[in-house]
Amino acid sequence: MNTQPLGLLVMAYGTPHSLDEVLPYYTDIRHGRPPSDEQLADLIRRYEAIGGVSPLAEITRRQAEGLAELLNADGGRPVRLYQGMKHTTPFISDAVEKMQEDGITEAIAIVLAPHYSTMSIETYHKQVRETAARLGGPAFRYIRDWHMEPRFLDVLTSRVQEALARCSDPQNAMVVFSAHSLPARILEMNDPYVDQLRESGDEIAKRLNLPHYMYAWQSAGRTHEPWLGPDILDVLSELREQGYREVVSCSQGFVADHLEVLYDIDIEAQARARDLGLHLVRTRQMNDDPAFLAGLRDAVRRAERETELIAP
Ligand SMILES: CC1=C(CCC(=O)O)c2cc3nc(cc4[nH]c(cc5[nH]c(cc1n2)c(C)c5CCC(=O)O)c(CCC(=O)O)c4C)C(CCC(=O)O)=C3C
Ligand SMILES: [Fe+2]
Repeated sequence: MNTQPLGLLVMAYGTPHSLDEVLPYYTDIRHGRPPSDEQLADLIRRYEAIGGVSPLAEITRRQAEGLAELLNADGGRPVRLYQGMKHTTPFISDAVEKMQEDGITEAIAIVLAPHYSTMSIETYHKQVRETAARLGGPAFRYIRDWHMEPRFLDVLTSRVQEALARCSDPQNAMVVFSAHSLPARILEMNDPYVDQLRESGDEIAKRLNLPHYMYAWQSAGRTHEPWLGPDILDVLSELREQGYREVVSCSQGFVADHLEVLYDIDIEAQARARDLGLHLVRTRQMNDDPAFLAGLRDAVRRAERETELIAP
């Protein structure tokens, strides 16, 4: 057995550590083009509305450390943890550089988002591949997606069940599964994102025998090209017109409490629901729930057995 620790690269979107960092963060998201003053002010306003900074950095850290702890306790190959963010420090490239400096030769890469898209997960993997190629190491196994990981589905099922229990008439509530919208051109690219969201959502619906469920998109970018729809805000209006009084919102594309949940759902969608006279209940996010982290541990061990180790 290989006794050298396996490098565990846990990646996430990242969030500004303070309001001063919103400009460089937003510029990075926009591929180096700074936002207009108006766009910047609007994003700062949204961060201020959730308390000034997002809890995402702290939650990501607890998720990554909790996952490493589980892996180091399961009797399998010990891991050494490295964290890399897509849009803020420590960047993905910083983490891969550190692995190489530490003499890690074999590593595994996981992104804290369940569903694969060429416009999401693949962009993280590309940064890993490019940095490892530049440095000549380490070799990586890449976890593409983990939305069907059984223990993850167990937690998601219980989250929806728990939210339904908070409805006054669960049998007549609509469950809306949502994820971050992406530019609609992914539909012409054979991208699995939409199918994967349906695969995990349908599985939850089957397990709970849900009488009413559907899919919507949230947090679409503010650009001129078309994005995947329908938007969750429009869906709320339509559901009210169809006679629904209660909605469970399950942002299954995200695993932490962050801006897209705390602002886009808890503030923006809740305000729309209030205007419409709808009772909107959001499912709790995964955060650092040990049952969720056990699902990620299973995904890592599975990938160790089943995915190819790719030389730098
Ligand atoms: C697929 C996807 C995920 C899920 C998968 C994954 O996790 O990777 C995700 C997560 C997140 N997105 C986040 C934040 C933002 N995303 C933005 C903009 C964009 N996201 C996009 C995609 C995604 N984003 C896209 C295509 C854009 C348009 C710009 C572009 O074409 O590249 C903007 C700019 C302003 C705005 O549009 O609101 C912000 C502030 C935060 C952190 C929140 C916090 O700080 O708490 C998180 C977890
Ligand atoms: Fe985003």
